[in-house]
Amino acid sequence: MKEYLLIALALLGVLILGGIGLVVPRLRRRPEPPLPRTEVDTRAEEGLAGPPVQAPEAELSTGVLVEPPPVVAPPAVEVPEPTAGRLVRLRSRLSRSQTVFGKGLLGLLSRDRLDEDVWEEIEDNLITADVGIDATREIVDRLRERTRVLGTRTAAELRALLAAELVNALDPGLDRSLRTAPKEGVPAVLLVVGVNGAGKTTTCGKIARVLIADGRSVLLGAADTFRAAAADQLQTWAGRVGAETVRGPEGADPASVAFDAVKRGIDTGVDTVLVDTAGRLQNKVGLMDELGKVKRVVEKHGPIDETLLILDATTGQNGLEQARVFTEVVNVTGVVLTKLDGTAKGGIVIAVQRKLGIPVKLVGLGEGPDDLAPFDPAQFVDALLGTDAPGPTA
Ligand SMILES: Nc1nc2c(ncn2[C@@H]2O[C@H](COP(=O)(O)OP(=O)(O)OP(=O)(O)O)[C@@H](O)[C@H]2O)c(=O)[nH]1
Repeated sequence: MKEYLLIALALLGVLILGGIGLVVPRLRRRPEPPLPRTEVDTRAEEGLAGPPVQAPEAELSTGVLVEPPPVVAPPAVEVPEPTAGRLVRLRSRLSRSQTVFGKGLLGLLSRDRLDEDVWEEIEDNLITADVGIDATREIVDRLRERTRVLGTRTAAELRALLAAELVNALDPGLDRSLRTAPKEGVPAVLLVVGVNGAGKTTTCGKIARVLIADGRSVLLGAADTFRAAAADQLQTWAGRVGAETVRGPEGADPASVAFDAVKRGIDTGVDTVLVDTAGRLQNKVGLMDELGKVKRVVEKHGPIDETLLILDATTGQNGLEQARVFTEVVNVTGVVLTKLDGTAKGGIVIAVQRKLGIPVKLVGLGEGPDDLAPFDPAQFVDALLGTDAPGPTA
């Protein structure tokens, strides 16, 4: 009986050991559990997910499909084009004005006889190109005098004379730099003003790109609370270059949004805060009140460094009258002339500077994100005349 008991125990021992031997290798082969779902998503969102993982053969054979984590590309941040040389690159956009200046004026000047009729035609051309009456008279008087003194006139000489007079009318000595650098860790503040549709929001977006291309960090304030789409539009521009936007609800007080934007810019330590404003002109008193308040409230943080007036070049002399209202309300330090690609009246640049006494600092030459160029009188005139290769900057 005792022997039977011993044999039974021995058999039991053998069975237990055999069982363990069978189970352990199976446990060792068990694949690692997949990453929890959220972790996979996060890794994918961050662009960290590697190539799709091959499931172990044992699992494939059982028909269980292991889906590779979805690879979601992070939103691409665009790298804007450098600003140097933009006016030269975009010179063909002035082709409509080139017809008037390059072909028209140079053609008239190279006539065999420069009699009274020809000089009148030259005057008409300049006035049609929106140069303005006073500036036209000055340019024509000086050209008449110089061609008389010069006597012989080659095509190259005439081009040089005309170019010199146009550059001179554009006052090349004016300071056209944008004050965008932070001072003692406080961001520079730029206020963007102008009538509806002049291209304010678009230009704000383009300026942000200009600044980012030049190595600055930017925050955009959507103080055009009159039109909700304007804030969306601004946010889209900002998102493309990875800049932050501060906005309020539709109809919010523009001054408070502008104030919050500058405060946020100070807190986050950006270089420049750009504030887009609304430009309703149907009521001059209302506009004055609103813009005046934006200015006062923003200046609680410190002085505004630059106030840019956005002007649509296609509105010509009428636009100039409207623009004057803004110069009465805020201290405009620079003009951005937009849509020069859509007009033959490139002479408006001369009229704007003379009438407002404010330098044109930037020009818009298209709807593309980098179609905004720093203004340079000599390069601009070269582009207008459109024949020779552009010379060095003034
Ligand atoms: N061709 C051309 N179009 C431009 C230029 N700048 C702006 N635009 C266009 O002008 C239109 C109006 O531009 P917005 O930026 O919305 O004008 P806004 O002044 O902000 O208008 P509101 O928000 O209504 O005050 C848009 O279709 C722009 O693409 C430019 O330099 N050339």
